[in-house]
Amino acid sequence: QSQAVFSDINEQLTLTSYTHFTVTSAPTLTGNEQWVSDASHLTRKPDEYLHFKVTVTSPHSTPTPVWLNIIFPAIKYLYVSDGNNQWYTGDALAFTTREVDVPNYHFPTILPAKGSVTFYGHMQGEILRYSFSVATPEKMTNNYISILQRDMAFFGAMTILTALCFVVYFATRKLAFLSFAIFILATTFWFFRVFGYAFKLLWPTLPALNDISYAISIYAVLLSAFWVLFATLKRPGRKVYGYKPIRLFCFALPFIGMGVWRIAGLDLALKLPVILFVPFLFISAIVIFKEHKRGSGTAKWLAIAMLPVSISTLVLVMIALSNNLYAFDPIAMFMIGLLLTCTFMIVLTSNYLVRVLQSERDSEKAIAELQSKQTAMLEELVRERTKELEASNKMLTELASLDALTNLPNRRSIDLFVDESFETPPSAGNTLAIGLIDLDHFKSINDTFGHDVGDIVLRKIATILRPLNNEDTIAGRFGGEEFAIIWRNIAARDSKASEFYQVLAKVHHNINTLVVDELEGKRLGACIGWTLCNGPDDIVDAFRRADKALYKAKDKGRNLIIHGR
Ligand SMILES: Nc1nc2c(ncn2[C@@H]2O[C@H](COP(=O)(O)OP(=O)(O)OP(=O)(O)O)[C@@H](O)[C@H]2O)c(=O)[nH]1
Repeated sequence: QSQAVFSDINEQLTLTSYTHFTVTSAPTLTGNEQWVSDASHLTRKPDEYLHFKVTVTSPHSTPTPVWLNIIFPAIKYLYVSDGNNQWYTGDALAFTTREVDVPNYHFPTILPAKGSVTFYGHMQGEILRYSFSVATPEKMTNNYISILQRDMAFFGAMTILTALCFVVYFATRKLAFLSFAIFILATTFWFFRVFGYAFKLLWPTLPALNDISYAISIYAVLLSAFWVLFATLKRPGRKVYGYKPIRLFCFALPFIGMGVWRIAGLDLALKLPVILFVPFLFISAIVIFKEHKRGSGTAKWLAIAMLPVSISTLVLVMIALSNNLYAFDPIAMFMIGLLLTCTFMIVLTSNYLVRVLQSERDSEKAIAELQSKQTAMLEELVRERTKELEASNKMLTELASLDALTNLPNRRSIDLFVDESFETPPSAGNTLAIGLIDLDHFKSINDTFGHDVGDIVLRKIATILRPLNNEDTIAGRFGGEEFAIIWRNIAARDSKASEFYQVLAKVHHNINTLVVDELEGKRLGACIGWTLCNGPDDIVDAFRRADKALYKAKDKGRNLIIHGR
């Protein structure tokens, strides 16, 4: 293979295809090793050493400062040399003792003018996925600025999602939203090792703080992921499938972690939740499937929400297990998966909220409808009752205003009629005509034919008088065998007086000619006294005049009409 030539200083030159590898059981080389250019064909146990060497040539006429970059997922020990300097680093070294301490390793050197540098070294670890490149420090710094910006965006998005979940939790008090918030928060803290870096800055001599905070966040991720699963699928009055054993496992997990730490070391204890994340996805799939079969409405939503993080986790595992998936940036993959999952959780949340709000609104509407129905019913009832009351009032008024025997207006009605006639100031000349009728010898009818026949006679008289009643005329029973006919709104003129007299004469004639079978041919006579009233002040006097005229008629031999003047 041709040598790696670092010609473009603005590019990051990938060295993987120019690098040669060999595996040994000791860190030192004997010189008899077989070097190969594709490390994926080498079989290596985790405690064996992977040696590498690569030569980079500079075509430039001045010396070029560069970094050799080695990207790793889990390198336990790493030794690098450029011939002049040598560096020891790796995960197994406490970060305070690492000679190069950045997440991705960089080894600074200077390519001589038109010359070359050979990098060599070895590494040891469980999973080795590595890529070698050279670039100027400026180029690498710019790369890191881009990564930092991406991370900041991711961090911001996760923070907003966390806050949103907290807000929704406080608004609805549904534990599912609190579980989302805790899951997103734990994931963010784990992903960015927020506490770890803070502790490293604040207490550089206490590296254990970094491990503890990392341990808490990674265990919180797995535990809160289980919590999300069960809180989301929880339905009132029934247990989610697998709830009891999984809850037991969740309680036991921190203790299992501590046990692993004591027995197998911190490394495995910190990796345990990450390793368990794949079984978690399978368990979740089973639980969601079972709950969906049991009729859970949220199961399919949760499945959709979990899909991105599941896919990205699986891809991450594949990347970790294989050295060939260079096309994928594992961190970006995971970020996208996590973001999509958290976003779907919010969609799930909104969907849920909308349904809650809708059902609340529906029940409010139903209540309002019921209320308005009840109000309508009440109103109808009130209307009916009012009608009945009005009818009975009318009946009562009629009863109060009619004479029970003859059904003619009674004395009270006559008095009211007279009073009303003068309530509104009458126009000049308007007045009343009053006629009083008294049957002759009525006592003797009672005495001769009986009280019942007397009643019949009174009712017969009523048939003569009743048709006279109208807006301006009242013809009623004044008392006993006495009746009254009163006109109102008449002009006190002779023509009216004679008209009134004509009416009285007609009534008188009708009484005289009235046939009552029970009287056995006996004819009825009546005295009528009448007068015109001269306005409101004259009422009492006018009645007295009519009465006087009536008695005058009695005196003069009865069955007469006399005008009282
Ligand atoms: N059947 C009946 N009789 C009544 C009623 N109201 C009053 N009377 C009677 O009417 C009679 C009136 O008698 P009086 O006042 O002496 O009058 P009269 O017999 O017609 O004599 P004059 O008027 O002088 O002709 C009394 O006997 C009463 O009992 C009634 O509602 N029904």
